[in-house]
Amino acid sequence: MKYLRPNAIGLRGLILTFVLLAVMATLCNSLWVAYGVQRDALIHSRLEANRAYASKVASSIGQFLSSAHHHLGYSSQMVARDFGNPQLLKDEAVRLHAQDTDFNAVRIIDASGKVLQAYPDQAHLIGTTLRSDEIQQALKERRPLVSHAYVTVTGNLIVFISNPIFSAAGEFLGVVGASVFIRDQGVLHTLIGNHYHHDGTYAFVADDNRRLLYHSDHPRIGEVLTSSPTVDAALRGENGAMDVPNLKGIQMLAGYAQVKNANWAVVAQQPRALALAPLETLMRDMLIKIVPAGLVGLILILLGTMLITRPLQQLAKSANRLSAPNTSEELNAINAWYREAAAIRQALLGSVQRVRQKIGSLSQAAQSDALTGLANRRAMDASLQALDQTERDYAVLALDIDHFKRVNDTFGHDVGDIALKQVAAIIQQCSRAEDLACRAGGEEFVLVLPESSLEAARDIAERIRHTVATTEIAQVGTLTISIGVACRSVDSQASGAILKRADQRLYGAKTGGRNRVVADDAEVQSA
Ligand SMILES: Nc1nc2c(ncn2[C@@H]2O[C@H](COP(=O)(O)OP(=O)(O)OP(=O)(O)O)[C@@H](O)[C@H]2O)c(=O)[nH]1
Repeated sequence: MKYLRPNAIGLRGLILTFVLLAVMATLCNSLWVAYGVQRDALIHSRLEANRAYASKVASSIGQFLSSAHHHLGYSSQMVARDFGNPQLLKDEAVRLHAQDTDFNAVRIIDASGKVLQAYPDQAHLIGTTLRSDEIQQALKERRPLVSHAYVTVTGNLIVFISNPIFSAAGEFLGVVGASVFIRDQGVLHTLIGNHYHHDGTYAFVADDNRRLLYHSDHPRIGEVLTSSPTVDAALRGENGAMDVPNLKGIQMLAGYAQVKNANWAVVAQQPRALALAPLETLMRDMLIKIVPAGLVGLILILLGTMLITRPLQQLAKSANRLSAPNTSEELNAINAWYREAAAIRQALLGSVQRVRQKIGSLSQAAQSDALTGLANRRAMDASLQALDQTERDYAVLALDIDHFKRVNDTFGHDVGDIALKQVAAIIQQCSRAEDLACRAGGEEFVLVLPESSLEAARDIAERIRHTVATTEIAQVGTLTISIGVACRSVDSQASGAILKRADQRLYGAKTGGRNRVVADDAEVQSA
């Protein structure tokens, strides 16, 4: 048999442990999934926002360049009318500069690269020939052009926006161009700075040489980027977004777009860590909101566990006391509210029943005489002891079959047994339900008569004696019986003494001739 280990974990603990583990696992998984979904949503929305931001800036710059070309185109037409007229050229340069405040300087150059007009006044430039690649390209291509950024002889970082001048006959005369200073607070600063975001998002513009035309970190303007996937993608004409590390290895959520009429790249980006910063607050808020529901859930789990385990604990307790007299009542009082507990209770009630039947049959066997079925000596002693504990009056009959030895000797032991059973049956028949008939040993019997006076006991004894004497015993014929009677109220309080007195009177009946009842000592002497 295996005994219950004292430190064995209880069902309540087990259920709680498993439920809590399951809840924790579900909670962690939910938080992890929520974190992933929120993070992806944030990244996606930030990428989309930066793509839109880059497109918007690219579009603004494109509009500015279109407008600039429009203004330059008009001036080209004006100067083409009288290209040899210096005053006309000067007036147009002044007007153009005044018209477009984003133009830092206006140049009118002939087809050989010679400066015919420069405004604001830079007299030393007039008459000089400009040989920079950018000017040569403008003269060569003879179409509206935006140069990449370059450093002029005067040390300014500029882009040169130009428009060709054609005579009415279609002869190429030169170009009208405007320099836009890059480092100063010029047009790009206005266009991009206006869109500045305060969430760490910033934009930069690079030309087709990857030279920075604008950067929120102004000292970097003019720097040539060694590599940039976003700039390269924009220069290829793509418009999109990507999650990439920048030159310093910081992961960026970047949108990019191309300025179509200049092949410039606009990139708007935000450090990924900054974009995901709200996630921490979001998750904390989520956790805080989960806590009250979690506590309610925990209380429900505790209550549920108690409700489930309580009947089982009570059933286990009762199962240890199946033989106790009130176990059935205890079991019936248990609230076995669910099927399994009810089934266990039913099984235990059945066990209680069987244990009782077993104990009942065992105790009956232990208290009966196997031959006659009457109570045995032990049961008789127990009854007399019980009577000793009370004030109840009772009488005792000591009965002994006369000359029984002869029966055995004459008819055999088996016939003697039959005779014993028949006499026992007569004693039983002549007594009341509340009387206790016992086989005291051999052919001796005792009949205990509660609430009986000596006289009533004598009458019963006489009736038994008479019945035995007049009953035909199988194979034997008739038998007689001698009976001694004693009574508590007359003789003694103690059962031992009463029994002894009944025995003495039985002995008196024997010596007095047998087949008689003796109920007092006077009869003994007279017998
Ligand atoms: N068949 C049978 N005989 C028993 C049993 N128990 C005792 N006896 C017999 O009962 C007889 C009792 O004999 P005795 O004690 O001498 O008494 P008696 O012959 O009845 O004579 P008195 O009592 O003096 O009248 C013995 O022969 C026992 O063997 C039993 O269970 N069955």
